[in-house]
This record gives sequence, C-alpha cells and structure tokens, in this order.
Amino acid sequence: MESPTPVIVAIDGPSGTGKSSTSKAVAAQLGLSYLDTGAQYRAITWWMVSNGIDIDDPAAIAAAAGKPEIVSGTDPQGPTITVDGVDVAGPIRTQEVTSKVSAVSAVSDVRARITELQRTIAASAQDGIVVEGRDIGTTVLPDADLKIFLTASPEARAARRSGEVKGSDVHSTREALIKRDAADSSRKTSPLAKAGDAVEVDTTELTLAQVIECVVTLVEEKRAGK
Ligand SMILES: Nc1ncnc2c1ncn2[C@@H]1O[C@H](COP(=O)(O)OP(=O)(O)O)[C@@H](O)[C@H]1O
Ligand SMILES: Nc1ccn([C@H]2C[C@H](O)[C@@H](COP(=O)(O)OP(=O)(O)O)O2)c(=O)n1
Repeated sequence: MESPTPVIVAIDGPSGTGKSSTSKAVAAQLGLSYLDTGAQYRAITWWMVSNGIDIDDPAAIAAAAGKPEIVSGTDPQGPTITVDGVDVAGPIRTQEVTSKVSAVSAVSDVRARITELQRTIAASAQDGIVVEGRDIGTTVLPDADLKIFLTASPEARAARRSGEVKGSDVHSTREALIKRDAADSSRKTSPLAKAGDAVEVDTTELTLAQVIECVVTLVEEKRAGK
C-alpha cells in the first residue's frame, strides 16, 4: 500500500487547554511524531537557572542562548528531552522553571535558536508530526497542513492544572496561569496567537477523548483531501 503523505499538524493555545495530552494521543493514534515545544523553552530556561544566568537580564540570556544543546525525542509514546546529554524531563516541570520560562522565551535570540531546531525536527519527521506550542501555526510552521487553536475557560484550565499538582489550590493556579498567558501573549517576538487559518476548538465542556476524536477527524479529512 502507498504510504500517506507526511502531514504537519500545528496545535497552539494557552496553558491547560489540553495541547500536550491531545497532541500526544493524536500522534500515537495516527503514527506521527510528536514535538512539545514548551518543553524546549523549559529546557533552555532550566539551563539558564542552573548556570546562574540573571533571568532579569535579557542581554545575558541572549548571550548564552547558543550554549546549551537541546535534544528532543519525538516518539509520542515516550517523548524525551535532554540538555547537554542530561535527562531534564523532571527538572523542567518545577515551579521555579515555570515561573521563569516566559521571561526567557521572550528573548528573540532564544526564539530564533529554538525555532530553527523545531523546523529541523519537523522537516525530518518522515511520516509527519504534531507540533504543539504557542506560535507554531503563526511563525514556526506557517505552511502546516492543519492548524488547531485550543482554548478553555481560565477556571477549567486552573482546575485541570491544579489536579496535576498535589496540594496546589485552584485560585493561585488560576492567577499564575493568567499571568503567564498575559506575558506570552504580549511579548514582542512571536507571541501566543491564533493563526488566521487555524481551527479553534473550545475544550471547556469537552472531555479529552472528545478533543482527541475531533482533531483526529480533522487530520483524516485533510489527508483525504490531499
Ligand atoms: N478536555 C479535557 N478535559 C479534562 N481534562 C483535560 C482535558 N484536556 C486535558 N486535560 C487534562 O488537563 C491537564 C493539562 O493538559 P495538558 O495537555 O498538559 O495541557 P497544555 O499542554 O495545553 O498545557 C492534564 O492533566 C490533562 O489530562
Ligand atoms: N511555542 C512555544 C511554546 C512554549 N513557549 C513558552 C511559553 C510558555 O509559557 C512556556 C511553557 O510552555 P508549556 O507548553 O510547557 O506550558 P504549559 O504546559 O502550558 O504549562 O514556554 C513559547 O514561548 N513558545
């Protein structure tokens, strides 16, 4: 049988809308690769913090942006991320990294470096790839075959996120999410935004299974129309 044309899917949206869980499941179901671009920004942030770079000094961040070697494994059944050969899948999820990632990812030299990496990974995915983040449909892969923009109410997103972290309360999680979204949406270089040709899916009232099914159907429709 002829193998299908590689398909490139971009999934963007704010925190807690379901990007990672949806992207991983869609990629696994359709035999595509998977790239979590937020993990790459978290990885470079982790490296800056670990190497004593002043997060409030964009020039210092820019000067160091080319130093760490970030490698992403794109198997949706077990995605990996390393910095200079060290597995950082755990350390990049700490509160400290989460609170600093928006400042680091606003620096244009950081974005240029990580964007190049993302384009290289997408171009080398033989069967296609699902790439999730904030600026994939607008900047990283503007020619993606399908662009999805996930949204959900701040309440739903905070409830989902605080459900993941033991002992966290919904109110402070909601405030932190709103603050990070505002920073990501208002930065000068490649802010969080919906591409003009993206399909918006509000996941507030949907189960994860429903969102996955919706995206799988959209990918299959695209493939059939190719
Ligand atoms: N539609 C949904 N309904 C309920 N919970 C969801 C839904 N989508 C995702 N989740 C849960 O919400 C949390 C955050 O999802 P995640 O995929 O990490 O979001 P994002 O990547 O957009 O930050 C996870 O625990 C996930 O299982
Ligand atoms: N394409 C991307 C992906 C993430 N970022 C930045 C902005 C986000 O707040 C952080 C972390 O992203 P991540 O997707 O891991 O965040 P959450 O899973 O939503 O908590 O990285 C970005 O600037 N551009």
